[in-house]
Amino acid sequence: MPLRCLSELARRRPDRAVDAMRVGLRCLMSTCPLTKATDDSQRLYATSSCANVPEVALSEAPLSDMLVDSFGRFHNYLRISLTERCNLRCQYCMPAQGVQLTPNSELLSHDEIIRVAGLFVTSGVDKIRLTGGEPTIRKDIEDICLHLSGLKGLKTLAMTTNGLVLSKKLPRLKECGLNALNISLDTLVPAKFEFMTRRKGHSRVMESIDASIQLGFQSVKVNCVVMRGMNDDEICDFVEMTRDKPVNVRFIEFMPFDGNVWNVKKLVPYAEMMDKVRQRFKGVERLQDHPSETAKNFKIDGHAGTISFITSMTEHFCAGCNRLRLLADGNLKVCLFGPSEVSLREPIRAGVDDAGLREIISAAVDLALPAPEAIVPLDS
Ligand SMILES: Nc1nc2c(ncn2[C@@H]2O[C@H](COP(=O)(O)OP(=O)(O)OP(=O)(O)O)[C@@H](O)[C@H]2O)c(=O)[nH]1
Ligand SMILES: C[S@@+](CC[C@H](N)C(=O)[O-])C[C@H]1O[C@@H](n2cnc3c(N)ncnc32)[C@H](O)[C@@H]1O
Ligand code: SF4
Ligand code: SF4
Repeated sequence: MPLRCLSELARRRPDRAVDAMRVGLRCLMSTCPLTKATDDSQRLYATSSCANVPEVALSEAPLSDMLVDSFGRFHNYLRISLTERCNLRCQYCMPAQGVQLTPNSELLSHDEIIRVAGLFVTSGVDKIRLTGGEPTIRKDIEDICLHLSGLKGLKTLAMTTNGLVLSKKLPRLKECGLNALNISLDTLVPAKFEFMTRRKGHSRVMESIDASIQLGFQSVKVNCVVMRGMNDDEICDFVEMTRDKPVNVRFIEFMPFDGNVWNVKKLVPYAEMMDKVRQRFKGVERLQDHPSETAKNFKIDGHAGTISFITSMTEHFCAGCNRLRLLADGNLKVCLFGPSEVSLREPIRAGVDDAGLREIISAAVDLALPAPEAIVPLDS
């Protein structure tokens, strides 16, 4: 039985239950004797087998145990990095010279990606996000979408892209089954775009956003990483963009991956961003979030679009985490901030069958940690 209940976890793995509570995982049920219900975003699902709850409506039961970690979190969202390469050099993500690239022979091939993705989908993954590096620079991107969207059980095939070379590809990508787009754009000022990304192309990204809306993609989101002294003066301009455009603008707390103090000072906390928005706009109302969602969502009176905040740094959402990531070199990384990576490429090339590969994946998922302690605290 997949574990999704804290009481059950405490019975079977008391060590993991203590860890779970330490990082704020709570039971969905206020009647749970182990935890007191607190913040919505920090709750584990109770299971129908929980002795303390006679009837619990489970949203979706996992198909197998393979993707349930030892905290009871079911991972149904796979992020696939299609390449380490990128046509921009965003200052917060890459050095000017780019990153050190894995040799081509050590990258997963098209067929290997489709095989691994298929295995995840038959185990309950119903959402795949293509990311990178920059996924649109892969020559076979349309073909990859076509094969992935054909996997039975997959509901969402999404892509996170910088939008630079997206607009011309959009009609074909839509035909190939891509249905959701997150387009990254950190500034509405062309000169600042060039400074932040070390490349030209602001108008091309804007075109891609408009073309995505016109083509009627199921979901179009704009990802804006907010950095102090860089673009925090543009928050209200981005909100203004949602007045007429039916997009979801998401303000992302900057994550200082290298843990450097200068970088931490660039972080603009969610509470501060929200204050700016509320001072300028009336009728800002919180929308209901899904427990595994990374974003806190809001609508604004009279606006066609919505706004959200991704609070990875100040209010982590590890309790509801449903994500796994397959890196371009075939490593499975269970937590964005965690150190653990397990190679799937090596066993695949050694000829492992699907049952063997499932076991390797299951063992890797079991190692998952809710990892907020790895996140640099605000006052460091
Ligand atoms: N802590 C944490 N943050 C994440 C994770 N995945 C994405 N993020 C944050 O979310 C931001 C946007 O990432 P996207 O690639 O658009 O993915 P997403 O937020 O999962 O997108 P949706 O599926 O539309 O909700 C990133 O810049 C990160 O700040 C994760 O697994 N852990
Ligand atoms: C790594 S990029 C890959 C996909 C694509 N190249 C793009 O930029 O959309 C995925 C998302 O992570 C965000 N990101 C990158 N570095 C980040 C950081 N240090 N803190 C917060 N978000 C970051 C980007 O802005 C983008 O929205
Ligand atoms: S476009 Fe994406 S992958 Fe490329 S440098 Fe910017 S954030 Fe990183
Ligand atoms: S930090 Fe790790 S556990 Fe937390 S939401 Fe991100 S990937 Fe999930």
